[in-house]
Amino acid sequence: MSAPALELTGLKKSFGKAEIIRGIDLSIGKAERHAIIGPNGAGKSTLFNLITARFPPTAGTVKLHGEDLAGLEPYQINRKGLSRSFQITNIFPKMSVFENVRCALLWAQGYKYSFWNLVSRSRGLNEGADAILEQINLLERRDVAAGLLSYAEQRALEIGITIAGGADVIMLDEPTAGMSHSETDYITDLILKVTAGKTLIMVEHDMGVVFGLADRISVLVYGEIIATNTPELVRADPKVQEAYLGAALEAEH
Ligand SMILES: Nc1ncnc2c1ncn2[C@@H]1O[C@H](COP(=O)(O)OP(=O)(O)OP(=O)(O)O)[C@@H](O)[C@H]1O
Repeated sequence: MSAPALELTGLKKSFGKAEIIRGIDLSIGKAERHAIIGPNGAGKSTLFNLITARFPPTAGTVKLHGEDLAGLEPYQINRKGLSRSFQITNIFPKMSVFENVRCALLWAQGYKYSFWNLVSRSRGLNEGADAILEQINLLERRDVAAGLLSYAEQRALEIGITIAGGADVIMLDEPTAGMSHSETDYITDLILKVTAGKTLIMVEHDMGVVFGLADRISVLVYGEIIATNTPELVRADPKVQEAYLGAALEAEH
């Protein structure tokens, strides 16, 4: 049997005396869509930062396709096929939409920015950028400065940048934060489309999005996973209801 896409074992993180991630074991299969939910301050962003090596763990291991990532830099992990977005939109606002995606492609291929002029003529790269713009429905906006896009379009561009390198494990941190209902539906459909056949790991507060997208959900409370299961079973779990979901679902109505 092949290794899971991502496997966390005994993962812990302390900041000073505060233990924020308190021993996480989690296995996420290839092409699974997995949502991580939980109250504010539960440690979801910290967990993302541990997986992508922005923070070193205090204990435990992170394996990508069976390979231990200990000691690797974030960019090295990125080149092994794990790519993440951030809560805050992370685009270059003065560059065009097209240049933002092309830049992400360049980065994924390991070029230096000083090679810019040389590679600007590279047809493959330009075609690759256009193909991504088409996937994220921004082809018609390709020459607009990214900072002039609407908020939802900027988040779509962020998703395009995240998938540009061809990673097969995609991590999205609150992709629908701050969106209206219609924008949320739009981005949810987009995520479904661009992550087809890939592994998706997503932190999200909108329960409509979580229950619409996820194959499985993990509930993180005070640095521990209290349940990992299908949406139906997580929803019905009294522990989850008590610790989080009751309040979260109520907040939506
Ligand atoms: N670099 C850091 N140094 C010290 N404490 C930190 C650091 N990063 C996070 N924390 C603490 O870790 C806890 C978990 O924060 P984290 O941002 O991971 O939670 P979260 O579940 O993502 O919350 P939210 O849903 O509000 O984004 C918080 O108490 C936070 O103050």
